[in-house]
Amino acid sequence: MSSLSTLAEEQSHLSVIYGRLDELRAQVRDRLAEARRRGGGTPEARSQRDAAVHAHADRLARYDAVEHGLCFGRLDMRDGERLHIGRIGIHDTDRPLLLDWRAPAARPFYVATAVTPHGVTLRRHIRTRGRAVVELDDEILDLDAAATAGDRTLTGEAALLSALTAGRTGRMRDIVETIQAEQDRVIRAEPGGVLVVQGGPGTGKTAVALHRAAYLLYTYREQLSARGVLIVGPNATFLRYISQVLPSLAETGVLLATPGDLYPGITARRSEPAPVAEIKGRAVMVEFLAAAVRDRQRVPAEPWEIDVDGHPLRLTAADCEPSRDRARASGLRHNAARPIFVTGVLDVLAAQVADRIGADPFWDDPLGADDALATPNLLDESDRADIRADLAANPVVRAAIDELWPQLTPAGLLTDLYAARTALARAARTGATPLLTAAECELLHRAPGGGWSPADVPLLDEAAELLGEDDRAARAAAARERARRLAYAQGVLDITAGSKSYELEDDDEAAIPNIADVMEADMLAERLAEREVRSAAERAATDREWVFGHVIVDEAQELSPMAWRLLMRRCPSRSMTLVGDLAQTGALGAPSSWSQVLSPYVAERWRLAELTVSYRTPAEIMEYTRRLLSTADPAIVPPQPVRSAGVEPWEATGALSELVARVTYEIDALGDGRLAVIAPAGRQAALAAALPALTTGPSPDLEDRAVLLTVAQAKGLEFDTVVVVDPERVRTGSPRGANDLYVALTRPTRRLGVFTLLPD
Ligand SMILES: Nc1ncnc2c1ncn2[C@@H]1O[C@H](COP(=O)(O)OP(=O)(O)OP(=O)(O)O)[C@@H](O)[C@H]1O
Repeated sequence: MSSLSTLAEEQSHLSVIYGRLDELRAQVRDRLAEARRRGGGTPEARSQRDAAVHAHADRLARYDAVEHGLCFGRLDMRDGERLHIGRIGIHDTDRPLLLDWRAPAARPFYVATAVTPHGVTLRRHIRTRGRAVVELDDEILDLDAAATAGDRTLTGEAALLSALTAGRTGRMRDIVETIQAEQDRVIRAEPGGVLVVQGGPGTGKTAVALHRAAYLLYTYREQLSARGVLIVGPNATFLRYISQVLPSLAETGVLLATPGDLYPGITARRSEPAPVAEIKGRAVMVEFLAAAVRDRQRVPAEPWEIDVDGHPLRLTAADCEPSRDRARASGLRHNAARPIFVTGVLDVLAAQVADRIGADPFWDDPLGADDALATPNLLDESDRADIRADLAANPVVRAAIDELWPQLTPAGLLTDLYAARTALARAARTGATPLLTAAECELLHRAPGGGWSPADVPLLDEAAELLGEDDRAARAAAARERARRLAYAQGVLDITAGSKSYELEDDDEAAIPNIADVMEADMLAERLAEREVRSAAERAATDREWVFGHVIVDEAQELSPMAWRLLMRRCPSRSMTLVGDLAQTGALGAPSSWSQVLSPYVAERWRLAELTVSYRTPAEIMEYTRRLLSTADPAIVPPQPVRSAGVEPWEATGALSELVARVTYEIDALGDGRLAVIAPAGRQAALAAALPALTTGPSPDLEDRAVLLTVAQAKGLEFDTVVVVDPERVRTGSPRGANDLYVALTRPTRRLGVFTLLPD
């Protein structure tokens, strides 16, 4: 219980902080209004104004986002200093009022213990409601405390337990007030290289991944804001579930995407059977697609006769092969190499035309008049060029060339390939051993149309790499834009050089070098580009070749080898954080080790961090899960629970009507919380019909009180109460069914029911 005077003291400091926040907000609001009023004028002025409006609006949104829980902690240091910790840093004119939780000085708040106090004598958790302090929770970190308490593993235990036992809302919350030491180490790890975070269900992997994004953006803002941070999650429902966390930490410049979103212009929502997705995800698809592209670089199997303006021209394999070899040997991608092939074929055809129309029948002086030209053909080089140009424009010739070496788009290539059994079979038979069996090719076969599946996306991306996009228009536009920026930057430098030092009055400013002294025009142009109105995340979402500053992958165990190739292309620096749990994957063909995933890209140069404590699942449910799965898969070792809920899981077997009654009871007992029924795909329709209170569908709204999900949909989510239907069917339903059951059983934060349906 906090004394009234202590509460009052904290309240008065908190009021000062909020007062300052209000001032800052008012200042930004004024600047925003002023920027909006500014006239457009030249394109430069307009773009400057838009950038200013964007920057001010963004800052205002950040201030609004931190209104709740602005300040949540205090550290008293041995040297007498007192630091308040909060969501952002706030300064008064002469002193810091609030320290950003990501600042190095705030770190002891998360890692100090009685044995290793990091100079801290008191750590205080401050609970607020609105702008009022409602409770304080103090930990004294001195040697006496160390002697009596030992080195406790949990920091801020009361605040932590209160966060963990609060009802769920269908949206993930940030954990900034109660980050634990093992989590803090991951959040603040260096950004370079690949960091793998392995941990069982509920160990906070997702929370840590999101807080790490916020930490990296804060600490390395210069490097990261221009290139952006990408966070990849398994599906749209999951992204919605986590979507509030970064905004609540005042970070907005992050692109959240599923693997199916990573090919701009395509929304991959087509569903397809797991075995089909598994084939598409195999590494062998790289060769398969390369073979499919080569298969589109043809020569006539039989000599072709092409009718050009009533005259026949012949095209044989021998005519075309040298051009094809030359085009392939150029090392250019399919579309870029096409002109080499086209030129070669046109030369062959032009020679035939020239032979016909330019041949001089008397060139060798058959009549002995000694007046022959002594050249067999009357046409010169320019005549031949005209013939080539005519042929190039001739629709019949163009159609023939298109047949042999077509200009291809990734979508066109894949559509044609899936649609033609013969093309699938030819691509599969490349090399000594077939890449796919006939049955696997049959699984890939499908008619054109119907949209793309998430597993198609890495294949489209691979195809784009093989084909080379025709990006001439985009490159020309980019060059024009750069020239514009350069001219503008030069103008800025001329003006600043002209005004050099005249306006500088106070000494501090005089010490700042003039912009023209430190920056060339092209550097400044780059800077201006970075401050484009659209954020890096927004621009990245529309650019397939965008390279991110850092990539974070959640549920990383689910990604296929082809998806990894795509992601690695988006992050050549390999500055990545991958979080996941190999024991939770239900994907066919999933990796058995992180080494297997990463060795093609970074060999053994990656770091592993492990999270060992489960914050979500109470001890009773963890113990039940351990018992149920110990024989099914002894490799599954659930993490250590941090608390018990005092409620044992229930088990029942019965008819559908009994299940309905039990689920209805659980919904009634929920209070403010959320419930999920997790059932095998084959049971979904019957359960949806029998339980209309459950929200169903491919992407159900998790803010609804009760939802019906498959295991795949439930991955990464959590609910106060979970009822798992037909556990045995889940376990035996797929080769990795034990993993699926593990996922399902570890979703609840309070109550678990396990129900086996009897046949009707
Ligand atoms: N330090 C913490 N303070 C408060 N809550 C925490 C903390 N760490 C984790 N949690 C909570 O525990 C729950 C599980 O976290 P999270 O979803 O990140 O786990 P996970 O390891 O990603 O789980 P899964 O593997 O099942 O997807 C969340 O509600 C999260 O907010």
